[in-house]
Amino acid sequence: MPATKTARPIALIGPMAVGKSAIGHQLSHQLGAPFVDTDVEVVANHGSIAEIFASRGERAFRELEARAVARAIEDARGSNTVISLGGGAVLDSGTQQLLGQCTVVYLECDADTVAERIARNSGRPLLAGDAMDRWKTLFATRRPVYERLADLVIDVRSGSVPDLAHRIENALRGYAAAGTAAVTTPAATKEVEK
Ligand SMILES: Nc1ncnc2c1ncn2[C@@H]1O[C@H](COP(=O)(O)OP(=O)(O)O)[C@@H](O)[C@H]1O
Ligand SMILES: O=C(O)C1=C[C@@H](OP(=O)(O)O)[C@@H](O)[C@H](O)C1
Ligand SMILES: [Mg+2]
Repeated sequence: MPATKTARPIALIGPMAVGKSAIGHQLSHQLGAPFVDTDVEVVANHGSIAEIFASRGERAFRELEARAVARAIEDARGSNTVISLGGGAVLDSGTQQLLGQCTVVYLECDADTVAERIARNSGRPLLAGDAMDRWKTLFATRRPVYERLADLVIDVRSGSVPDLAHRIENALRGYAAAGTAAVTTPAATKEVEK
């Protein structure tokens, strides 16, 4: 008897400014699936990330973030909901465990990919000061965690947001065909682009 395939949430992980939020949003449209950005959830419930860091510290932010991730994964059970995490969310051990219920897509890039994006957006408290230097340091320490948690690794160093979302969709279909994590959204009947 063939194994029953179950839809799983799709979690996007990777460093700051790699495109988790933008690509995740686009991917959810393509799949006809819901989208959750856990940073957006935290901000909606607790105010801006900069303010949380300033008034309550990073540790408090990580707790709020871990709760938002846990809720998103719980709500997404049995569906292909696309969940974009914040770059540091994977540091939480509970989150690492819960990601076992998801198809985890690691968006891989290098410093050149994000340099311009970081230069024009100073809203991330962990990049205060020399933003590029901070980004590189954080990426170096987090990279092994991203790699360990990933089911799929997608190189996003080139390509537009829609291009990359299509690339991820194709990779997800290949992954689903080879395993037990179904992609059961309306687009599932679409032929994989060659
Ligand atoms: N492949 C891409 N090409 C051009 N711009 C991109 C690409 N990916 C992301 N961006 C832009 O870079 C910025 C940061 O992307 P975002 O999705 O917020 O990253 P993350 O959520 O990983 O921090 C946004 O303005 C986004 O539109
Ligand atoms: O990497 C991090 O520690 C952070 C990444 C941010 O999300 P993005 O990765 O979506 O920018 C946001 O959660 C917060 O500023 C902290
Ligand atoms: Mg984001």
